[in-house]
Amino acid sequence: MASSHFQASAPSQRSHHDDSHLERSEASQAGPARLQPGAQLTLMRYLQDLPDADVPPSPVPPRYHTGRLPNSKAGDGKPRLLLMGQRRSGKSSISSVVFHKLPPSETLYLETTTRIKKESMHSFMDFQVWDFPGHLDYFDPAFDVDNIFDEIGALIWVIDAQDEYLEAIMRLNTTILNLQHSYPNINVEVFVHKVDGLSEDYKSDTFRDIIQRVQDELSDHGYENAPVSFYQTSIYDHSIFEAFSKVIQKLIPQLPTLEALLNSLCSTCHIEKAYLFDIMSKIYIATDTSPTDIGSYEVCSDYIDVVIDVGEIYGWDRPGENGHSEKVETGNNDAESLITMERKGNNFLYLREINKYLALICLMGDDSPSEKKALIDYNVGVFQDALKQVFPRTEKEIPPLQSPSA
Ligand SMILES: Nc1nc2c(ncn2[C@@H]2O[C@H](COP(=O)(O)OP(=O)(O)OP(=O)(O)O)[C@@H](O)[C@H]2O)c(=O)[nH]1
Repeated sequence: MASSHFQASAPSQRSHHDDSHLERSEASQAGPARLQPGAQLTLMRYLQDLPDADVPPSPVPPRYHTGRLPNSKAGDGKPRLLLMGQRRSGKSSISSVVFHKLPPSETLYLETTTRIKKESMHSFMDFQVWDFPGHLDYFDPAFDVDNIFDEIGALIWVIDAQDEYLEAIMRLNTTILNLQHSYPNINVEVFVHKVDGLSEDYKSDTFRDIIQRVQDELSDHGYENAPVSFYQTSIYDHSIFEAFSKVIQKLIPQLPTLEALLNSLCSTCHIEKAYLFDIMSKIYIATDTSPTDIGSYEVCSDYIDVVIDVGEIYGWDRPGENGHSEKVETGNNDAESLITMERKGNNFLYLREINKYLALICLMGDDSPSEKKALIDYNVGVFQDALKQVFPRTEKEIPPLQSPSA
């Protein structure tokens, strides 16, 4: 498995779980009155403030999943993913490959980032990615620290595993310790990056060593339960997308609901594994709770590429009802559905476009979906309806199109 996830310790799971309940109940008290008609809400803000999605009990313990942005000020602004780390560790490459579909080999020609690069991403949820120059000292008094760390969704710290990493760890620890004072709930996601060039043994030794060093330093300072997760990543395989998926999932309040819906779909239709993908970024926003392996993610992710390619040739922009929003998703109304089945390796695949942004991909194992197509179609339709209740958007709440700002 190219990407793995590590949690600092069990007690922290508990405390964050409690937090999530607390935050959810705050959200439900807020009620729909917060959503003014016609207000320009982004889907993400809608997700954060949504009061009425049911949260069924889940057998899977939450992994630092707070369901709200750690520093959210009631959703005024898009969540930020901050990409930080040493020079040449691969921050701009990650952002370009995941969000701009740059072929990995072309990252060789990327220039060093000299100033903070801010980009807005518009997809099933809206968020910003801030790419920081490697040399920047964020805690220099000249910087407005609050402006940087307010409302962040996650701090992604990139460490080049092929390079000397002690200084990177030192800076990471300093950053975490500095943040613990003012922003103790920030999710820190450590990408042990460029693992493609390492042998299996060296890769796992390096990974373990980095985790150990960070943990030791934090516990020396009395922070046993800091919300820090670790992933092994590379832009040359699917691991970077998988890691981003897990980072993003922590920011989706309805994750337990989505997982429960996918679980029920899987058991009804004998589906081996189901993923709900954000089509453009190839990030999966939810999957059922059966064990995930990178292989099944890879197959589904490759299939998304096929859909994007075909969509570019034969796709069409769904017209908005107001006539001027060619590219605006018209709520969760019935989307153009694309149903395809294919035998790839030993698995049958079933794909259905749920709306403009999301696609459901199921690995059917050896069961051919064509034999029970009607059953699957029906149940996926039920799933699609349920999703409308989870994300009940209306036309009025759709934000206007904005061009990415640099
Ligand atoms: N082998 C390998 N090389 C990578 C990977 N990701 C990035 N690189 C290479 O690392 C080099 C530096 O990448 P950048 O994205 O420019 O690094 P950066 O962190 O943005 O650097 P600064 O802008 O100076 O802060 C480039 O030559 C990339 O091709 C990876 O996963 N594997």
